[in-house]
Amino acid sequence: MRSAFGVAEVRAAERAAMARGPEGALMRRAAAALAAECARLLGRVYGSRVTLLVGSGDNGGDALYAGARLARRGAGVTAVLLAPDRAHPGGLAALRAAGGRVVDGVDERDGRAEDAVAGARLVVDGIVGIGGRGGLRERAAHLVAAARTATVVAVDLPSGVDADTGEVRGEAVRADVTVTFGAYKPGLLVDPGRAYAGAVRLVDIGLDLPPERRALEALQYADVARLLPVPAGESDKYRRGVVGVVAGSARYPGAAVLCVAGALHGGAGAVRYAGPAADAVIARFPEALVSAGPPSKAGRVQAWAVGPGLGDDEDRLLDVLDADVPVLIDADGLRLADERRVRARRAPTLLTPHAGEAAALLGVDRARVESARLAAVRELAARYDATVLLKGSTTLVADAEGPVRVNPTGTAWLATAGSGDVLSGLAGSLLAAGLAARDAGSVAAYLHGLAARHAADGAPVAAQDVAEAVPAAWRDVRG
Ligand SMILES: NC(=O)C1=CN([C@@H]2O[C@H](COP(=O)(O)OP(=O)(O)OC[C@H]3O[C@@H](n4cnc5c(N)ncnc54)[C@H](O)[C@@H]3O)[C@@H](O)[C@H]2O)[C@@H](O)CC1
Ligand SMILES: Nc1ncnc2c1ncn2[C@@H]1O[C@H](COP(=O)(O)OP(=O)(O)O)[C@@H](O)[C@H]1O
Ligand SMILES: [K+]
Repeated sequence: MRSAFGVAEVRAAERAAMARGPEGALMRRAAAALAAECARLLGRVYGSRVTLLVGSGDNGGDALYAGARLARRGAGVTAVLLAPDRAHPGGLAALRAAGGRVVDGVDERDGRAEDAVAGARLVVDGIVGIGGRGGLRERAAHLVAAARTATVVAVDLPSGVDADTGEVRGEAVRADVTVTFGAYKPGLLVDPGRAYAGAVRLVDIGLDLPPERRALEALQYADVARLLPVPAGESDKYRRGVVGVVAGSARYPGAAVLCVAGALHGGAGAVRYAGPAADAVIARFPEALVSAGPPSKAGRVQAWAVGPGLGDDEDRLLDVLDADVPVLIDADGLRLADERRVRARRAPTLLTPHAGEAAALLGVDRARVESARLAAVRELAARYDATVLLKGSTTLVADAEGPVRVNPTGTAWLATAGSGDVLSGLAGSLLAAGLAARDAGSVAAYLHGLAARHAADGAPVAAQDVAEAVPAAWRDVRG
């Protein structure tokens, strides 16, 4: 499991580490690792031009000390100071002693700061780190924009990205690589911040972060492999779990077919379909058990997935919500589900909105959800007292409390009609197989993302292709 920690936890761990070790040790370690990464990116350090953008705090200090190391190895290093009176004194002295050049970044008259950035092969963003508030200020944004061809390395996190949330208010640095210290910060794993961070390299500087204080976690192969439901000797189709699918309508039979396609690959032993698209489902999937009547008359299931292509069929939704088994609600089901009715359920509920649906449930606009995904998913989970899987460029899974899961797989090729229906079936199937809502949602998102990468392989995919590639994703994880 990969974990990310918020600023308050990182600061507490820093204080404890500083009390244990000699003065300046943390910053020395941070700067050494940063310089090593810069050297790796440069290939040949001697003679290469490196420009440091240096703000007023310790983030700038890291950049200055790393710059001093590169200067000692023969790089031509220039520090551009964005707060000349407050730049880290020790770092500045070290850079000067190593032969680095210093220019005033605030002084706009002679264009020296712009030239230093434009002429660099590598630009190091030490403007702000975890102490940053809001987006880049105007002068900083202007200088950052002057780096047209340079490789950009962000120190700890790209300046302008909120470390705790990944929100970007205004301009931020777009890094090729981010060297982050002590722990991943949530903002490096959640869009939009994640998209600014480039490749993230975590450096151990000796911080001790208690796992139970993590703000975010991401499943990795081994975690998913452990959670996958695998049949044992005594298994039969009922013991493996039966998932019920309530999706599609006479008008949208395709949603039913795609949801069943996902469900057939999720690990349940059987898939029941109940609704008006029964003929379309059985024509495509003879292995499905279909009926056209209400869900409660369809036979026993261990979980329901309800909503894709449901239209306005509230009766079928209510029928499912009355069942005392886990229920996944997606798409039209989300629009029709009453908040109090969901809160009152005793069995687990998993909601799977995309940003537009989440926005409608929260009464805000879509852009607001996309710019602050963590806040949105937490708010929904608390309001509905349910598990919420928020889909999109970063898929998040939240319970009413505890760390949020972020899905590390996936690809923008998934943004194709019907792929969400496949995800619903897949997650419903995992619920029926006995996974907790949080695990079912995050394992489904993981497999779905991997399946899409398999299916896409650099070309557009259709939702059916994603469903068909789910077995390959299982094999990846189990292999
Ligand atoms: N404290 C420690 O022990 C360590 C800290 N490290 C570094 O220190 C950083 C945190 O240092 P600081 O707490 O000094 O904070 P930062 O250097 O992140 O920034 C704080 C300073 O930036 C200013 N500022 C805030 N928002 C701004 C904005 N939008 N535009 C311009 N200026 C803005 C503030 O007024 C303050 O002076 C970490 O991100 C990391 O890079 C590392 O050296 C590892 C050890
Ligand atoms: N930009 C993106 N990057 C990665 N995944 C995405 C992106 N956009 C959408 N997705 C994924 O594609 C799927 C689309 O689901 P959804 O929006 O419900 O579509 P539909 O209703 O057409 O099935 C979700 O799994 C979502 O996480
Ligand atoms: K930075």
